[in-house]
Amino acid sequence: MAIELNALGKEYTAGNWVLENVSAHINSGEFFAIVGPSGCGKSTLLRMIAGLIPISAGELKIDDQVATNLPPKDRKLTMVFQSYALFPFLSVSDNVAFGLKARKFPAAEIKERVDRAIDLVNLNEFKDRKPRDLSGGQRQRVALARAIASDVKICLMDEPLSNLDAQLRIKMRTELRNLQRELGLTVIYVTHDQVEAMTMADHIMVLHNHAIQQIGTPLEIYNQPANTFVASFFGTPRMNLLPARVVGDRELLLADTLRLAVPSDLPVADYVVGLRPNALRVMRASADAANAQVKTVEYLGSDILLEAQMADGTPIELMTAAEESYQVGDRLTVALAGKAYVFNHAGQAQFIVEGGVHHGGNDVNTKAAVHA
Ligand SMILES: Nc1ncnc2c1ncn2[C@@H]1O[C@H](COP(=O)(O)OP(=O)(O)OP(=O)(O)O)[C@@H](O)[C@H]1O
Repeated sequence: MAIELNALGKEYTAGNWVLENVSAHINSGEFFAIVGPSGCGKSTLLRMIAGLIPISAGELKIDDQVATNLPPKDRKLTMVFQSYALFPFLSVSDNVAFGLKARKFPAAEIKERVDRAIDLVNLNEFKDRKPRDLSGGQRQRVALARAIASDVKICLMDEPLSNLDAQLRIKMRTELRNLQRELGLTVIYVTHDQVEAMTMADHIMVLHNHAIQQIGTPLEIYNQPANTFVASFFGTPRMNLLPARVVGDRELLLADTLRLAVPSDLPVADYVVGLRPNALRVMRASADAANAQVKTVEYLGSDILLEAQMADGTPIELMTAAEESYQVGDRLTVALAGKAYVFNHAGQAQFIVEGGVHHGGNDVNTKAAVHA
């Protein structure tokens, strides 16, 4: 049950393309997350795949069959919404059975499927309750059971956990993922939450500015972001993006303060260098040796998050072990101590510098030069 998106596009009103040229291959049995900020078109894409809104351009294939104009009921998929969409006057069992009854499955088969689905989501003791007598997490599980009970292998989910409190959301992530694996479901999962996508998905599609920014595994997205948008969207705390310019033969000067060795063939231009807070070392410094100053201090338990300002005024976030106390106004020396992601001035990944070795970021520009 693979799904193929070939240059899909959507215009709600003539000439206003909400999505353009969206192509992807979603493997059978995989958990595929669509992630991006509010309004980037995540739900639009999911609804086009479901057949709830027409596709304006491109072609959709489900299980090798062209499905671009197929009515929703013929697309062999189910959908779980953020709002659960349960019938308030029906019991849990009847909610789960509803679709099967509508499709005139034999009574014995309905019972078997409903019992199994309810068992899988651990709702046995709540079978006869009405949705209003359930917690948010339990309602979400009813919606899930309904998708499981149907015989289709593709499940589309639109922010299904966003109404749950933080603790339950984390628990449900694992439960959902386990169920998906156990049942061999192909899941397309929409979320604006980068952590949810990172922890659950086999592959992630990042949407922004009407288009795909990157598709990759969570590790690829985190370790080889294709551009500054993806780089700063994933990771907590966020990656710092510092303005940089070429100085001398083989050096970039970051925020007019830090020096980074680079390949000698780097064209003279403006760049942006991305540094995750854990790729920077922080030391307390005397006023004349300092290159940054603390603006805010946030204790995170074992770590301290410092918001600081580089000597040229560029803001920067730093992490340090909570062994030393810091105060607003403290002077610091900040030094490079990890991966540096070099982007061109348009924000496209150029290469990564790590321990003096440069390597390509995402095929964009592979400079496998070893710095002498
Ligand atoms: N029926 C519609 N007619 C016109 N424009 C629409 C319609 N539905 C959505 N849009 C616009 O399309 C864009 C994408 O909306 P969509 O709901 O797909 O975004 P989203 O990424 O799911 O956002 P969110 O995370 O806030 O739910 C938005 O700019 C929205 O205003």
